[in-house]
Amino acid sequence: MSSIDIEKVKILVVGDSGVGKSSLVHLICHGQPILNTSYTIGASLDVKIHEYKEGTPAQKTCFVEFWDIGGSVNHANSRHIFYTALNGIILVHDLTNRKSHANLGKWLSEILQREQNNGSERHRTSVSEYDPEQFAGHHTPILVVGVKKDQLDTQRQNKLQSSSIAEECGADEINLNCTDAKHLAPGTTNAVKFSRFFDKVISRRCGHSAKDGPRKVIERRYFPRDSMSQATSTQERRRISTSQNMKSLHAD
Ligand SMILES: Nc1nc2c(ncn2[C@@H]2O[C@H](COP(=O)(O)OP(=O)(O)OP(=O)(O)O)[C@@H](O)[C@H]2O)c(=O)[nH]1
Ligand SMILES: [Mg+2]
Repeated sequence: MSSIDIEKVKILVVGDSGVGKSSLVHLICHGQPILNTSYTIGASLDVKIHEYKEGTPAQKTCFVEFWDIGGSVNHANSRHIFYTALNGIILVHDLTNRKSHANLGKWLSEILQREQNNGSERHRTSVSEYDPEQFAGHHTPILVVGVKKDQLDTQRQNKLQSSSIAEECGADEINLNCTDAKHLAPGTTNAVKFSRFFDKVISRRCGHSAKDGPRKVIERRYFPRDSMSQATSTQERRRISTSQNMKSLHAD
């Protein structure tokens, strides 16, 4: 079977353990809330088919890969292996947990350090506080997502302030409830914001194609003969082999 020439982009989804990253990714990719969640071991991969610039002459079908990174501190020293060749970042925090928002700076810093060290393990240092200067000149599109909005009372929902890290990075921001499909139904403000973010990620990637190398095509792994596609359940499809490599770490 020949490969099909479809653009793909890689988006990292990061944030503290339990904030709701896997719930968010499932809602984005499948349009419905996930029924059972468990701690993500290593990373999970899910894919959404996205119509880039839908309704315009530039419209084209693209694959958006979501690399959902397990937030457990047990993986802090090894998860950097997933921070390569990324095109966008979604920072996820729990609106009922301020610390999870404060920690987004550390997550961003961890990713930027890895990128700036050009993937070198040798230069990797422990995660430091996010320094806005570190982000200067960085072009990776970022989206800040606050989840568990349903757990705030109406007064707190109405008083939600802009995320400070979103302001510092010039990132868009979305607050929603991942347990309710209505929050991401087609045509809603949230759905439009996500769609614009994906368009931005794809535009940015295409704009840098000369630097990134030849245009990527979707690999065989997305087609039926591939082992991932042969997986029967949604859970199996979501889990990638990298998870297996990190099971021992999680058990520690
Ligand atoms: N009420 C409510 N619960 C949510 C929401 N989003 C996630 N949850 C719940 O939060 C818990 C943790 O969600 P996960 O998606 O597994 O969290 P995670 O960020 O992937 O966690 P790790 O894999 O450990 O990094 C689950 O019980 C979800 O059902 C939301 O918007 N509202
Ligand atoms: Mg998870």
